[in-house]
Amino acid sequence: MTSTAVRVALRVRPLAQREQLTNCTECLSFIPNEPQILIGTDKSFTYDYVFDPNTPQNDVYKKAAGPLLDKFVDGFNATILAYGQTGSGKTYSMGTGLENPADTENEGIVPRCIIDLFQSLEERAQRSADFKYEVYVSFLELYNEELIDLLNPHTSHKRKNHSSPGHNSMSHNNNNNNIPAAAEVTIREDVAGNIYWSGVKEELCTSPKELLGFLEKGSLCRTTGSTDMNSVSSRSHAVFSVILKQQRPQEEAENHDRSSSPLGATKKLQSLTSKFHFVDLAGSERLKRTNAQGDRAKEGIAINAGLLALGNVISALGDESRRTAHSDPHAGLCVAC
Ligand SMILES: Nc1ncnc2c1ncn2[C@@H]1O[C@H](COP(=O)(O)OP(=O)(O)OP(=O)(O)O)[C@@H](O)[C@H]1O
Repeated sequence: MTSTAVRVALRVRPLAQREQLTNCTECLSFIPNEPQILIGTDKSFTYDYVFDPNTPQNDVYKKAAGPLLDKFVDGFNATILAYGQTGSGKTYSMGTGLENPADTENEGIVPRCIIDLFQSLEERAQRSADFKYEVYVSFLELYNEELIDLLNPHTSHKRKNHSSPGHNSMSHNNNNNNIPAAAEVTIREDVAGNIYWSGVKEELCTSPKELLGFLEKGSLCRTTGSTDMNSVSSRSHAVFSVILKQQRPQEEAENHDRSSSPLGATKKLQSLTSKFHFVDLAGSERLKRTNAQGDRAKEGIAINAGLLALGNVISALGDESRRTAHSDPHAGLCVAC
């Protein structure tokens, strides 16, 4: 793991057609081989990675997300957050937008991670008969301060009927009157200070195809709406979580940590659970610029409140003096678009 808990990648998207037609011009310049950008001539900003508008999806994945996947398979928790203004390319970068599933060249971070995850697990299973694994998935949406389980038709149905006029019409289903009440999704803290959620469906997946199917199913249920800045704007924060339960020989775990193994050691098995959270945040927005009114404006206020709280958490994680309270092995990356 690198020495910092949070790393930041900046990705700049190409100008959209609408921006080109209104004569918008690039105001950023890039310094070759340096993770730096310049605004105008005098203001420079440095990040852990910078990706210019010509950077292909695969490069973003390999450089920014690939190392986290390796850590995840080693048993560490990892999170990737996509943060940025509405319309800046968060959903595109994460690959949760289902633009064209056949267009593999343009697929984003999540589908690429899923494919490489299973490949890496298969390789480990072939190397050692003692290596066993199970992969689970959950998909949550935080919409207007309410948690919705996107893989549970009961909770997503309840929300659809009560509070989401901007809901993606593709997922609309009018014929669910007999669906029984579902468990509420809640976030709790245990006595040890660990945060966990309850009432969330975790589905077992045995192949990338199955896992991608859940990504597609949940993405179809996500709340989207049209604003002046993005015709298909995500109006919620979405958390796609992959949970890896593995049993592996202790020696292998020690080899990873210390690159050495005592000769003749008896094989002990170690059980580990790690989680990889992929978070596609709703866009930070100025209500004036998105021209949001009514429900869109209410959503915008909830979105900004959530992002403000998240900003406080990230500053706490980045502050060495406050980080000691968080002892979980955790690697994080924030892709700011
Ligand atoms: N790097 C890129 N290359 C090409 N097209 C891009 C890129 N990034 C984004 N786009 C396009 O820009 C548009 C807006 O992107 P996207 O929907 O991902 O934004 P967003 O940040 O998720 O917005 P919101 O917060 O409103 O949901 C989409 O049509 C997307 O295909």
